[in-house]
Amino acid sequence: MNTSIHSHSSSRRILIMTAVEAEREAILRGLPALSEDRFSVQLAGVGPASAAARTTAILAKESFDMVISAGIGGGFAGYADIGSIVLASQMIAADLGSETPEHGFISVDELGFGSSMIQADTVYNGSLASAIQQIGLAVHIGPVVTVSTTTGSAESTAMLAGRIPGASAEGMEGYGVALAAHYFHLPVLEIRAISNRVGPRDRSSWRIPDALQALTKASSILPEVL
Ligand SMILES: O=C(O)c1cccc(C(=O)CC[C@H]2O[C@@H](n3cnc4c(=O)[nH]cnc43)[C@H](O)[C@@H]2O)c1
Repeated sequence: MNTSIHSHSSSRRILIMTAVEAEREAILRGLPALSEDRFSVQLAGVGPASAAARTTAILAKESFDMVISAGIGGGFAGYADIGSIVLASQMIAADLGSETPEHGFISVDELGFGSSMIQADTVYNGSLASAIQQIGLAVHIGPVVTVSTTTGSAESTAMLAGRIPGASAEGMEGYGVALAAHYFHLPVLEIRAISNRVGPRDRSSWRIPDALQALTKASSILPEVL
């Protein structure tokens, strides 16, 4: 893919939201010094509600051209290995709906209460994926689910993967950040560096330093692509 379709001397201002400080620092380590005035990296807090509220508060005060939700995340088997990068094709609020005894989970879309899905910007996703691949990181574009409770059993993992074909990664902020961007009519992306496998919870198997390192590396190419 041709990354030169986007100017390398862009003046686009980009807001990057991370859940926690370690993720924020990983991104700041990767961003070249000269890009400081174009990129603002701020804390969203953990979970979609905090992410939506804090992103909205920032966008109401300051003008940006694009919003990115970024951080570590869980990877679905067969789609995203630990240390790789997932770019969201869609940010999906996977637990926004109703559980029913007859039909299991019913999304807000099926209930007629709006949409649980926000599209990421496809053009920038393509350019970013090419650039990330070129610096030696494995990268995959696919649906990223946002949950308020991390998935922690084989049963719920299988259920989620069944409900959302191609689900590639899981995080807790993407949909919240995306919803805020959507209300401000701004393009949005989600970048997840994979720290763990989505499945039965085993915190000792999380490879947070590897994921943060991948996040730093991926951040280094953001200014030239965006
Ligand atoms: O303990 C640390 O050093 C540390 C450093 C950086 C980040 C963390 C977090 O715990 C970040 C929480 C953040 O991570 C996302 N996440 C990661 N894996 C999953 C998952 O399997 N399912 C859902 N979310 C996941 C999530 O966005 C959290 O907000 C710790």
